[in-house]
Amino acid sequence: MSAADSSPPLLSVRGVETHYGKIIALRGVDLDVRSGEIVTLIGANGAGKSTLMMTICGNPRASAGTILFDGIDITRMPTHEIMRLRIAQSPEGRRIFPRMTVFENLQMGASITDLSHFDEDLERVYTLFPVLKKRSAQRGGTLSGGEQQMLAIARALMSRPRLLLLDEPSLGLAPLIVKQIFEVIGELNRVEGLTVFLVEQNAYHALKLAHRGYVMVNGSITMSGSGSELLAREEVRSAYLEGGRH
Ligand SMILES: Nc1ncnc2c1ncn2[C@@H]1O[C@H](COP(=O)(O)OP(=O)(O)OP(=O)(O)O)[C@@H](O)[C@H]1O
Repeated sequence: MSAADSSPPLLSVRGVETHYGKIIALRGVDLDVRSGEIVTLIGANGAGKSTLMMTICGNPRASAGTILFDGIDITRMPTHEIMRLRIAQSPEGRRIFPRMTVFENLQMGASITDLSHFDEDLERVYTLFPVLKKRSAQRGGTLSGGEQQMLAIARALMSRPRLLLLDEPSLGLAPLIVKQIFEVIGELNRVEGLTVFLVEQNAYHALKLAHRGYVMVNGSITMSGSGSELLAREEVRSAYLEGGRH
């Protein structure tokens, strides 16, 4: 057991339920992310992965349970206050601003209250994703899918997050681009100790990258373990690693 295992979790989700009207999307979810970890949540389409990520960000709100971030109860906090705690989200479908340039998109990600390290942070994301520097004056909407994903992650990084939430960064991208993006996430974690919560349908890459993983089925966590343990489990292999996905 490493030192990180005994420290209190940075993010602690306990008994969380979320509803969309009468539909119950999350059913008593328990999950932890410790500082310095990459934790992944895998599951099929519609399992509730995005709902959990959005519930952490306060929209939709949990109808039961508790979410603590660094010991602070954020369960009923408005989203903008949660973001102020430096939780940054790169949502599913990227959602960059298509009419703004790459540079303007990155500006939108930076803290509006403290611009003292803007230049340094910009240089950092341009070093991580050199293609964004090349395209800095280009409109976001004209970028390729992979470049838009890089921009979405880079924009989230501009706020110097203590926790980075990534929703399906591999969605619709060519395997080579997925590999490149996952390498950058791994490097950010190794070199800077960035804490990452990664939601993915691409279970192979996610479990390879993550220290720990959780499996979600129909709004409930059904399995958890280290990335390598889950990758080795027959139930995971047969349900989520069907031929060709990796
Ligand atoms: N805005 C909404 N209104 C009503 N039901 C919703 C809404 N968003 C999601 N759901 C339902 O909640 C359940 C969980 O959806 P969610 O998008 O969280 O799953 P997911 O695991 O992220 O799937 P995907 O990988 O397809 O995004 C599904 O049954 C979905 O139909």
